[in-house]
Amino acid sequence: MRMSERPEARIQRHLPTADRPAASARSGGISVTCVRLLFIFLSVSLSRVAGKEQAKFPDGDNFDTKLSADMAHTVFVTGGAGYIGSHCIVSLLEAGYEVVAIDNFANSVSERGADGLSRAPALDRVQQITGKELTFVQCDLLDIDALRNIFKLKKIDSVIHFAAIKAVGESMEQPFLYYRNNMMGAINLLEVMKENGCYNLVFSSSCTVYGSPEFLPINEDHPTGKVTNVYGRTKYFIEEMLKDVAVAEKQWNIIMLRYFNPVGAHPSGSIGEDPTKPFTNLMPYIAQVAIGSKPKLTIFGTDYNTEDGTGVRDYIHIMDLASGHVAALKKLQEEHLRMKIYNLGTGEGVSVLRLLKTFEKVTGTKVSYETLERRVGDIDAIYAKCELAEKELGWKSQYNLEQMCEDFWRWQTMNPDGYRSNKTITNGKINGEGKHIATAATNGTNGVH
Ligand SMILES: CC(=O)N[C@H]1[C@@H](OP(=O)(O)OP(=O)(O)OC[C@H]2O[C@@H](n3ccc(=O)[nH]c3=O)[C@H](O)[C@@H]2O)O[C@H](CO)[C@H](O)[C@@H]1O
Repeated sequence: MRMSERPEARIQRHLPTADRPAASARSGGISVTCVRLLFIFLSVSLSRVAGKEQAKFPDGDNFDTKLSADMAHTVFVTGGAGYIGSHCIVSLLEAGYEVVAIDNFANSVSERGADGLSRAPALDRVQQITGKELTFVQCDLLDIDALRNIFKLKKIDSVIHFAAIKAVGESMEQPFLYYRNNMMGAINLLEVMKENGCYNLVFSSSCTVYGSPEFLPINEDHPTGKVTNVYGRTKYFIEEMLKDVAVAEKQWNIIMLRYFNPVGAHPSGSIGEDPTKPFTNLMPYIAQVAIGSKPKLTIFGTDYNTEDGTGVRDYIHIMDLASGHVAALKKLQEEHLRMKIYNLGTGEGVSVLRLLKTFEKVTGTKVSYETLERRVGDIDAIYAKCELAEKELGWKSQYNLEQMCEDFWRWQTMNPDGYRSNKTITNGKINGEGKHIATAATNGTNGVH
């Protein structure tokens, strides 16, 4: 869907395949959409009946943020059909949260359901993994009225904001598109949250805001702003805006998470990264070479000031990133922070060559490569200091580099065409060990609308 198209403000309830009522697009002359809206109204009324606990501002005022254990907590996830969003929703559902997700499919795969509505195959698979339901709405954050409608229909307790366009090269060619989409999207979201008295926000930021590191490992106090690309500047500007908002209005309760380099996939192999635009990130590129879709990898730069001359990054498993969001949400429920920032990484720097060799070893593949000069804008090395997240969120990364490669490869081999493949996948063999992974087939028409 194009960014400018008006989204269908129709709510799609995704159900796990096993529970899916067959061909029930209409019942008794009332469309399922209407039934669903009724359901949502009812659940809104019901959830408002339950009581809240009072949390306190640092200055002693009371403020309702903490929810009692028996009360469902609904999280609104923007960009929910994307790579990070979909994995995060798995962790949210598993942690017992209710999820309302939106996406405009600017950088995620959609498909047409049997009833003609667009749906997100990634989220169908999320429900298969978790056995839990979520609500999905195709919606663009630039359409503030559509956004308002969703908040009217469903009481939202917290928001995780992933939705953004993020191709670095494209952002340099079309800065206005990036500023309008990422900045305006965030502003609309904040406005609608405020109108509805929802002030809990987890914002998806990036280590890109640090620019070229002045020291390593990089902690949250490192200066920000010397960003070399437009995409990164949109993250930086939104961070600055959120800081200002949190200073001016004490109701806000915001955590910004600065991710390092997310890789890997859910261990089931049924969800993973499926970019709809040409990509340049290292791990997907290595996997494409390994599977034979690309002839060879180009290693950009072998003269960096690093252990083997190639660039060093902090790769973090996507499921660790997902659990970091759950930890952040729990923190917002327990405490009124106004605004806090945490790095999410492993703390370990890994060179391009080391990642390549580990990938080959784990997957039993050969990845051909050539070396070229440095890529413009790249830095020697960046890796995180994550002690703050460990101390204050109780979060620490769990997956190692081998697992990141193994899980990415499983997703890649089970889904050679990503979500666009309608095939039933039966073989998730890893490293020639005869280890078969549970199947995660989709038939392209999962769920009801
Ligand atoms: C400047 C830039 O683009 N930054 C984005 C990019 O960070 P990075 O540039 O850190 O991620 P990346 O995966 O593009 O590159 C990682 C490392 O691999 C090297 N490399 C990469 C691709 C390739 O074909 N050959 C090769 O040698 C690259 O020079 C770097 O040393 O991606 C991140 C998400 O993961 C964030 O979105 C960053 O904002």
